[in-house]
Amino acid sequence: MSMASKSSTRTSPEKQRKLIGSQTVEGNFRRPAPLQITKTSKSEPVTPRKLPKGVQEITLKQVPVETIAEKGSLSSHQKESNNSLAKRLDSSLSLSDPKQVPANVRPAVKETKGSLEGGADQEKKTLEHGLSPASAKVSDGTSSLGKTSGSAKISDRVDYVESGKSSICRGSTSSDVSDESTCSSLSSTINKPHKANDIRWEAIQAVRAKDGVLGLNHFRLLKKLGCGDIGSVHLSELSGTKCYFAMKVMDKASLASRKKLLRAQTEREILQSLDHPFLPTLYTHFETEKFSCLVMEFCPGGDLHTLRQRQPGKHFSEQAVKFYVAEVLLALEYLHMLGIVYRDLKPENVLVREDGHIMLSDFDLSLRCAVSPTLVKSSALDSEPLRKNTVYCVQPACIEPSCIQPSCVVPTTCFGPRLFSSKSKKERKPKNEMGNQVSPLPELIAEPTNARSMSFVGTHEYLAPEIIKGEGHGSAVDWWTFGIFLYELLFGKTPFKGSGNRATLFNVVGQPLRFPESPVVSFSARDLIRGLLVKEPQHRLAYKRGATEIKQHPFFEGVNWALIRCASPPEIPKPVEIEQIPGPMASTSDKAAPAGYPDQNYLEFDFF
Ligand SMILES: Nc1ncnc2c1ncn2[C@@H]1O[C@H](COP(=O)(O)OP(=O)(O)OP(=O)(O)O)[C@@H](O)[C@H]1O
Repeated sequence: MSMASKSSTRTSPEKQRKLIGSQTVEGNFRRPAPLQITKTSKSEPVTPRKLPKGVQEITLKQVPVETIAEKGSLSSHQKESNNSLAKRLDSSLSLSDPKQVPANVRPAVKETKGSLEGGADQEKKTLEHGLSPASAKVSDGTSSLGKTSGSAKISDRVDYVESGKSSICRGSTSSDVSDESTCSSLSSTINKPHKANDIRWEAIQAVRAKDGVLGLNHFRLLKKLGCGDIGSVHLSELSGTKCYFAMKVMDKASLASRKKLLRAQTEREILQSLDHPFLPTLYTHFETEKFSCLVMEFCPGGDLHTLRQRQPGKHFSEQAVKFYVAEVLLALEYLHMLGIVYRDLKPENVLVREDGHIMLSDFDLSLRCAVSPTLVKSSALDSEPLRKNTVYCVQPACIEPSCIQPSCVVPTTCFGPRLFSSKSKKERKPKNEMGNQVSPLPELIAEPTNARSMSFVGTHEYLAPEIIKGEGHGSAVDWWTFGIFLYELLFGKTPFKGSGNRATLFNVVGQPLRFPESPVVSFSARDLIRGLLVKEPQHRLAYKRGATEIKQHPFFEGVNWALIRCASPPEIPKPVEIEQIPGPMASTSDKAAPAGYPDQNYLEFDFF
């Protein structure tokens, strides 16, 4: 099988511009005790809670919420706000030692999530059980990640998060060694119609049928693709099948000791719930005594940050940008429909698949909340109410408005009014009369507008002003980061970057948006960026109607949203023979040590 090589990993200095927390320092540095920042707010009372040992709590005075206009200087009132902001930033930045941060690193802030995380409903739910997520994380210190029944409180949280979708995978495991492949395989065609025909499911299922359970010993780890904060990712082959995966391996003891279990669990649960062409497929998850392993789709094309560095002038053409951001937009739209606020959009987290289409990765900073997608308009071409014989379903697996997979081409299982319209061919308007392809699509509002979090999370250059100001934030942060992302792909740099993290944060809050003179970028692109980079979230594009608003912007004119997955990507990764990759780096076994390796412990599943 031929695949393209990943040109660089996050470990290269150029790429490593992420993952230093101002509260929780990420990367190859000592980790100070996590700092939780809360503030008092009339609209969102903070329930007093007992903080875990080593966690400081800082209560800040309400920072006045001021709209800082894109143009114009700061008023004296705003200057006063800035003083409060300075104090807040100083306290949140004080834990990251700038001397320890290598140049070119664009780190993400990953504050330990407090009890306000997950929206008001989730907070209520957790408080009803007398356990905040933060304390759950601590109490879960020794439990296996695979256990969903180990703690009733944690199970409740899981049930809440996953309500509305099939709970076929919610089975409990009492052993420390669990294999969810049964679950994943059996439910794959039910829950993941987009990937139902993928031979990798069958390969996994065949191994499971033969050996009972699937484990680390069934895989050959060929190459380390990179390391994240909670695990390392390896290109792996399901032995003898020529089926390749990206396997994220997390050391459970390390997760527990570093209080990252909840974060790992969040990521796994989100991955399990996804079924979208631009989001990762989790084929299976299993645990060994030491490790928790996620078996995902492998993206051989590297990430957009690396790809951008290779472009002339280190920026993409506007046409290429339109393609990439359109696919990211669909992924974000789908996530919001599932009640997931992504919060960490940046080129590093957008991977390129073998076919050149994108895959948004890395969900451990995501916020989950309640959402109820509403169909506001069935079709612009068809203002009649929904037809009797057309049933629209909003199952997570089918929720994407542009779903066109064969498994979905039945009126009762998918959201596809254009495909199932009862109008005859003659009655339909020809394509060229449709103009922008957005208009005939149904309009679905899927903004989780109730989402609320006080966490200080994200990547400095990408942090939304409301996160920095500690006002509490919701799904609009994804539209801010979408604006920064668009800007960076077009201009080769982010708009508010300062000489250091502190300066960057001040710029985000107080500096007006400016565009460089070169490269020359269209008016519509700049107009879209202006709409997205409005400091006040309430006035930001997409605040109310989410992705639907953005899709209708002239920048996307001509984009065929329904068929973008079939469009030609700007670049297709160069294929390389997988056998040429030196390795395997290690064969894996739960029990027997492979030749040349003493035992499973040999595998260096480092985290920094
Ligand atoms: N499916 C995949 N295919 C190819 N490479 C991947 C895949 N998933 C992750 N990687 C690479 O592995 C590296 C580590 O990924 P991972 O998601 O664990 O960490 P991260 O993105 O740094 O985030 P975090 O620290 O939040 O976990 C990244 O450089 C990423 O590019």
